[in-house]
Amino acid sequence: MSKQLILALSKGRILEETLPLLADAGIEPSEDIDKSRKLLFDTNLPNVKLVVIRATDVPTYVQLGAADLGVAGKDVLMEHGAEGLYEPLDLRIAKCRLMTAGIQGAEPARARRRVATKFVDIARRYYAERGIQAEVIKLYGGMELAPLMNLADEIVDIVDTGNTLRANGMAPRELIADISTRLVVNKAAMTMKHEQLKPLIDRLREAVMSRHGDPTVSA
Ligand SMILES: Nc1ncnc2c1ncn2[C@@H]1O[C@H](COP(=O)(O)OP(=O)(O)OP(=O)(O)O)[C@@H](O)[C@H]1O
Ligand SMILES: O=P(O)(O)OC[C@H]1O[C@H](OP(=O)(O)OP(=O)(O)O)[C@H](O)[C@@H]1O
Repeated sequence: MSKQLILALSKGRILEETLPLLADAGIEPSEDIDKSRKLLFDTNLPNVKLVVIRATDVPTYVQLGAADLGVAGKDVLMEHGAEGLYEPLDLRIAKCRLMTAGIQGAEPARARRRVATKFVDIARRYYAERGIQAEVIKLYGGMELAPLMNLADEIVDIVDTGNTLRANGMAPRELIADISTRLVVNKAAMTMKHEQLKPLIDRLREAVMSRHGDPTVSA
């Protein structure tokens, strides 16, 4: 019997963009994920099941082998760490930037900076590498409010259009990383289930290439 594969999908924004990409790759959930309260779904492929979980939980599921592969934002992967994970494919969806930002027109604090973010490890590394003293304050959302309320001098957050920053009188400062959504694979599964995983990864790679072209081939 063919070995089962579990693919962990990030709920929310990423899921909206992942489902059409999976469809392009010939992978369809057997019921409407948006209309269901279920978290585990069969697909049209008899050996592939989907789990739909919080974006921040995807690396944990894949790292510990509860899922064989997963779809997660590079921001989440950078924060979680890459131990036990291969990252074979950039799915080129949910593109955005991870940036520092502060109140429009204000200079970054010279002495110790108070930084609000949900990406605490990324922020600590970022400021430490630059020799900037930073007190990192963990928040779970609405980071743009923190400088306005005097909770922080600066934030580290996702920026796409910049509308959220502008709407709150803030401006981007430094780019930390360009972000997109990645396919990650459990390292042990890559060996133990290679025969099942390879065709699935190839299908997804072809779907990404047919949308964007192959950057290694085109000029
Ligand atoms: N404005 C944006 N534009 C494009 N991609 C984004 C944007 N905001 C977030 N992302 C990407 O989508 C991922 C998931 O974002 P989403 O807003 O759905 O979840 P979240 O609110 O961060 O997660 P949770 O609800 O689990 O806390 C992020 O990790 C990032 O990779
Ligand atoms: O530059 P923009 O296009 O305005 O996008 C950036 C916003 O998008 C994300 O928030 P999201 O909408 O996911 O809400 P959240 O704060 O609940 O994560 C992010 O945290 C920013 O607040």
